[in-house]
Amino acid sequence: MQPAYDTRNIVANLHFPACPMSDASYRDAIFSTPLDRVARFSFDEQVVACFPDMIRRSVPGYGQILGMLGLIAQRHLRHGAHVYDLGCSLGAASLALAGQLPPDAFRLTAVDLSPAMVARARETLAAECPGHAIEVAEGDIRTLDYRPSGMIVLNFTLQFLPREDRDAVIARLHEALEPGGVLVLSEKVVDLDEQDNAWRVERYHDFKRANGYSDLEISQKRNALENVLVPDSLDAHHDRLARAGFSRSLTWFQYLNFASLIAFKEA
Ligand SMILES: Nc1ncnc2c1ncn2[C@@H]1O[C@H](C[S@+](CC[C@H]([NH3+])C(=O)[O-])CC(=O)[O-])[C@@H](O)[C@H]1O
Ligand SMILES: O=C(O)C(=O)Cc1ccccc1
Repeated sequence: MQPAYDTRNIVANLHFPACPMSDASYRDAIFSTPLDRVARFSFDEQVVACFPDMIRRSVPGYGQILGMLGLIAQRHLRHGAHVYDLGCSLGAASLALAGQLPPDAFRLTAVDLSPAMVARARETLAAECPGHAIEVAEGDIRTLDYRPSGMIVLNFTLQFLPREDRDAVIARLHEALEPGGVLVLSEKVVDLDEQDNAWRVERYHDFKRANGYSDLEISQKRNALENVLVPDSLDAHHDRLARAGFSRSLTWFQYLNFASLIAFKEA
C-alpha cells in the first residue's frame, strides 16, 4: 500500500523525465541540517550532484513543461533551424527536445554559467542523444553573441538575473529569433495581489512537504534564495516581452507560483 504522500504520487505524472537521472545523482538534502549561516544559493558541485531530485521536488509542473517543448517545436520550429537552451543546467530541456524530434530537425546550443552544470550536461547529452547536433557552452546569457534561431528556451533562468539586466536579455533574444520564431519563458512568478500570492506560496510549501522536504529545508532554502531568485509577476513578463518587440505572448501553463509563457516573433 503506497503512503498517501509518497514522493512518487506527486511527481508520478511527469510527462517526461524531469531531468537526466544519471547514476551519480543523489537525493537533495542540502538544507536538511541546521546551518549556522545560510550562504547565498549557487549552482555549484553540491547542487549539481542532486539537481535532478532537487528540481523535480521543487518546481511544480516541471516535467509537464519539458514535455510540451517538443510539441511546441513541432508546431513552430522551422525544420533544421537553430535552438537555444539558455540556463540549461543538466540539459533537461535539450534532452526533451531531442527525445521528441529527429536529429535533422534542429541544431541546438545549450548554455550555462555554471562550470559544474556544463560539465555534467556535456556528459549527459553526449550519452543520451549522440545523434543530435547539440553543443554545450559555458557562458553568460547577458553577453552571449547570439546566432539566428527558430526557438529559444529560457526555462527558470531569467529569475536568477538581476532585474535590471532582464530587459536587455529579452530584447536580444527577440533580435536573435527568426521571423516566426518563438521564445518559451518559464519562471517562478509572484502575484500582484498579496492575498493571492500568500495562498500560492503556502500551497507551494505544502507541495514541497508532500515531496519530502522538511520545514527546516523549506525555510533554509528560502533564505538561501533571498535576493538570488527574484520572481517577477506575469504582467511584468508580458510587458517586458512586448517592449522587446514580441508581437504576442501568452501564459500557456501555471502551477501555483510557477508558470510558462510563449512569445511569438512576427513572421
Ligand atoms: N547569467 C547566466 N547565464 C547563463 N546561465 C545562468 C545565468 N544565471 C544563472 N544561470 C543558470 O541558470 C540555471 C537555472 S536552473 C535552470 C533549469 C533548466 N533550464 C532546466 O530546464 O532544467 C533553474 C532552477 O534551478 O530553478 C542554473 O543552471 C544557472 O547556472
Ligand atoms: O523557489 C524555490 O523555493 C525553489 O526551490 C526553486 C528552485 C529549484 C531548484 C534550484 C533553485 C531553486
